Amino acid sequence: MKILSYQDSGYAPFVRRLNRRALPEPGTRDLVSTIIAEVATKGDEALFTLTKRFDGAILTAKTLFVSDAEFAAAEKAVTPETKVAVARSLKNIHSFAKRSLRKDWSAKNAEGATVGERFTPFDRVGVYVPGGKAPLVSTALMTAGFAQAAGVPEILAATPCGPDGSVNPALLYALQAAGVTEAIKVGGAQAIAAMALGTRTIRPVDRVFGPGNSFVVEAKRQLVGAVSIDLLPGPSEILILSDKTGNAEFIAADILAQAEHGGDSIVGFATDSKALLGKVVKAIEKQLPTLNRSKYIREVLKRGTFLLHVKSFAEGVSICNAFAPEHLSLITAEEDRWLPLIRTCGAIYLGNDSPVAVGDFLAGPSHTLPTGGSGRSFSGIRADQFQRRTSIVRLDKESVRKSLPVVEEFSRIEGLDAHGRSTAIRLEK
Ligand SMILES: NC(=O)c1ccc[n+]([C@@H]2O[C@H](COP(=O)([O-])OP(=O)(O)OC[C@H]3O[C@@H](n4cnc5c(N)ncnc54)[C@H](O)[C@@H]3O)[C@@H](O)[C@H]2O)c1
Ligand SMILES: [Zn+2]
Repeated sequence: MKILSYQDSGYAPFVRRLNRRALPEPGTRDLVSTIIAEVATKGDEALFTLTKRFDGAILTAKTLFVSDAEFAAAEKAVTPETKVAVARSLKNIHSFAKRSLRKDWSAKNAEGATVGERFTPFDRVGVYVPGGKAPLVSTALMTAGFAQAAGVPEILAATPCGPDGSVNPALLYALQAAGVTEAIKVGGAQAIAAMALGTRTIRPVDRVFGPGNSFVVEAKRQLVGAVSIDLLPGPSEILILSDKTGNAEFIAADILAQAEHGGDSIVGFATDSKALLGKVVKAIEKQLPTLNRSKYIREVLKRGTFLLHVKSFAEGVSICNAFAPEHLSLITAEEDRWLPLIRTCGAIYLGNDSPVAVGDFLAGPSHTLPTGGSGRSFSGIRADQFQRRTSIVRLDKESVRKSLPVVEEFSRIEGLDAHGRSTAIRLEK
């Protein structure tokens, strides 16, 4: 863990580096563009070769898609408790999603023309569900569950298989529960390319959703144009910003829970209370040995964790806005004062009693959130991202007459006289 106080000499340069821009590593960028080119030219064959190389599994045309029999077996294999957990999470996701779905509307403009918007679900979307380090059952719900709420008729899922070619049954069950209509057992950049470009056996989708490791995120970035995407949700992050009212045991537990994601996860803690910082360090040391994934956790604590003693809470807020964390946990006695000043986070968890884990699994908003600083320009998955928007315009003689002078003026400025004519002709006898 990197522990720094505002009085230390390394503090200022460290804090400056927290003001990030989400840009790919050149090595990742080049590897991903090679992978995309392979899938574009060799299709299914490329998927088989890359899956063998990166996941150690042998796939064939027969085993590329999850079969009906595999889905049925998964449904039998999962426990009633798993089914209840999936159902309870989906219930919250659907009611949250319904509130952000866009509804058709129409109104009159200043000239009396009818203008409006129409929203229809995408015909076919792709959702990526990571599976490298853990079977992210909740991510199946936090992506496909929103597509389901929006009424998307075709949902193609992609998730990596294990070396034996199998996918975790609870994950398969969740995919089904969230309305997935087809699933391929492919992970990484190659899965994104397959969904975006299509192959002989895989029909391409209109938009690609879902989180993943740096290869997955970079593939989404490179394939914009062939498809649209939701956001760039990469390795998970948290920043905990607390004044002296923070509970050290709870904060330590959230730090460890975040570190448990492993890999390139980032954990930050900033406080203006030196006493709290000390207590949190002690609590981490006390809690860590009791956890199962301590190997992953130690890695993240060593490489991706920083604990800051900031000069003031205001400085903590400005660090937070610059860092744009995926998750912010905000603990302060003056919430009304500070909350409105925080603008760039994917999701904000308020107070001592709001564990991020509840948001990960069932609170309702999607846990698929922007990372790596991309929260400045992207927000998390929402149901309305699964809707295509079309605008509608209808005029009558009266609104044509009122619009004509403005059309004629623009036609003159832009040198497009046929435009003016096409409008004036409506008023001729
Ligand atoms: N931001 C969010 O909302 C959010 C939500 C859930 C998960 N996540 C993140 O998703 C990530 C999941 O990562 P993961 O690795 O466990 O699963 P993953 O499914 O994203 O990646 C595994 C795949 O990557 C490919 N791969 C592995 N090593 C490679 C290499 N050296 N070169 C090219 N391709 C390679 C393999 O094909 C493999 O199937 C985690 O970082 C997690 O934090 C983020
Ligand atoms: Zn988490």
